[in-house]
Amino acid sequence: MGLQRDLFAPEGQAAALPVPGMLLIEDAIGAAEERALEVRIDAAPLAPFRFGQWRGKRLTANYGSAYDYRRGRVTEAPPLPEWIDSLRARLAPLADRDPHDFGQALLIRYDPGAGIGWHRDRPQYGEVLGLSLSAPAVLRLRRRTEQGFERRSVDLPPRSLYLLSGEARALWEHSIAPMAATRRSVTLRTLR
Ligand SMILES: O=C(O)CCC(=O)C(=O)O
Ligand SMILES: [Fe+2]
Repeated sequence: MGLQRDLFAPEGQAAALPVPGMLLIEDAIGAAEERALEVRIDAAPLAPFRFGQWRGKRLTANYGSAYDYRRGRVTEAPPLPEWIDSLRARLAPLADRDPHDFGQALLIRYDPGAGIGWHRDRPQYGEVLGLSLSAPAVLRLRRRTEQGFERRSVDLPPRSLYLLSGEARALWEHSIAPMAATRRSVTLRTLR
């Protein structure tokens, strides 16, 4: 992870990471706000992520728009609550983005043993802005090459914000290994 360390910007500033199009902003929010967000997330109508008959261990709630895996299309979801709207208004400018472009919000709680497998986000969504809370995690990235997979790992400390745009969004898959401690995340996405 030495490469990543060297590329870190001063606190609160965006650092470009080894995967083009990925930014990491450490300490995007403070510890008190993190605790308040944890309470909000735990109070949200979280339900196990479902893919047909398969139930994931992670708990999720969608706002603004959701993806219906059975029908294979974007569906309606409740509007963004006020607290997510104001969070979005604070986070997007840190990544030099317009808050109103991020029409979708996804809350996730990963209890111990839960993670997320290799994937690229649905093509109906554009850029991805993720706030990582509660426990350190490692975002793994990979992309297929002629010789096999090219791989990267990025540390996501609690309270860090990451952006997946460009190549990091379009060409690379990402995953998070099953967590040892509970992690929460807020993912904001633009709608294509
Ligand atoms: O929890 C995260 O930060 C990532 C979630 C994710 O990759 C997804 O829901 O597509
Ligand atoms: Fe994703």
